[in-house]
Amino acid sequence: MLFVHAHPDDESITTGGTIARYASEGAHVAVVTCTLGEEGEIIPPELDQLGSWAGDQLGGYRIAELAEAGAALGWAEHRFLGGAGRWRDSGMAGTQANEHPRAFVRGCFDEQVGQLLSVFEELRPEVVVTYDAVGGYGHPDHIRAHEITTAAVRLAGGVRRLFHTVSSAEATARGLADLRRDEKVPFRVPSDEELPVTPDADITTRVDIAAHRKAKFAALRAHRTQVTVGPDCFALSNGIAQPVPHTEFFVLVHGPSEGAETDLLGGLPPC
Ligand SMILES: CC(=O)N[C@H]1[C@@H](O[C@@H]2[C@H](O)[C@H](O)[C@@H](O)[C@H](O)[C@H]2O)O[C@H](CO)[C@@H](O)[C@@H]1O
Ligand SMILES: [Zn+2]
Repeated sequence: MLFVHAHPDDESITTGGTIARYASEGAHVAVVTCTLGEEGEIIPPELDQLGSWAGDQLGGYRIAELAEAGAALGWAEHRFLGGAGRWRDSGMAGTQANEHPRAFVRGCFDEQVGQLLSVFEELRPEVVVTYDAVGGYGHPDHIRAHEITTAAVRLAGGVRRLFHTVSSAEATARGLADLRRDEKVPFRVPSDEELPVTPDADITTRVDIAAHRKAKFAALRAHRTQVTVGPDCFALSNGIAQPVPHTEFFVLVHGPSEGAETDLLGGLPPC
């Protein structure tokens, strides 16, 4: 199984429970991260000078955060697309960082697809997971990760299923309602409409990760420059509470659907 993500933290935020579950069940799980997250904001004030506005050392620091998260989730392999530092975090849409000469979104599309195909040839994934066409919430690096992964799966031929990681509208609304009742939540709890979600009618696959939430929270804590963990929730540097459902949600976009209702590998005959 191969998870293709844009920044160090995305793998834990969107698919951390699924990675931990399949790794614990003996699947060979690998993660590709396309950038080092150099343009991220920084939560702990004592680390502020690592930022791109100062020492520009955040990318290197996030490599260590990612390694810690990987140890918590138990993946077998990790690769940076094109090698660590090849593609730079492009920053949020419309920021100056989009123009950086190494910005991921400015990179040669065919070169990036070729680099991902090299990982496919090395690891030969049966199942690939990435973002949907809007990158979950519109980040340009997420959209580019979706685009190169879609192209690579089409060209590679050997991938049996491709899924998009999504957030369930119903699970998010239930989770936010629970957080509104918890006075210990140290973050602003958003309205249901503020978080990007997918209608549950569009979701094809629901992976139970209840037994792996502890590992997911450990991985979220590892990304300390980007994530603060609260009681049964977390927040990014924007201080907006996000629930952590006991399920992670996916939309199957390539491959046989039979058996995929609760298992990314379900119903796939042995190779
Ligand atoms: C989860 C994710 O994709 N994080 C990205 C994102 O970070 C957000 C960004 O800094 C935004 O301005 C903040 O309000 C928000 O709280 C952050 O999560 O974009 C960063 C820059 O491209 C990236 O490094 C980070 O991994
Ligand atoms: Zn991201």
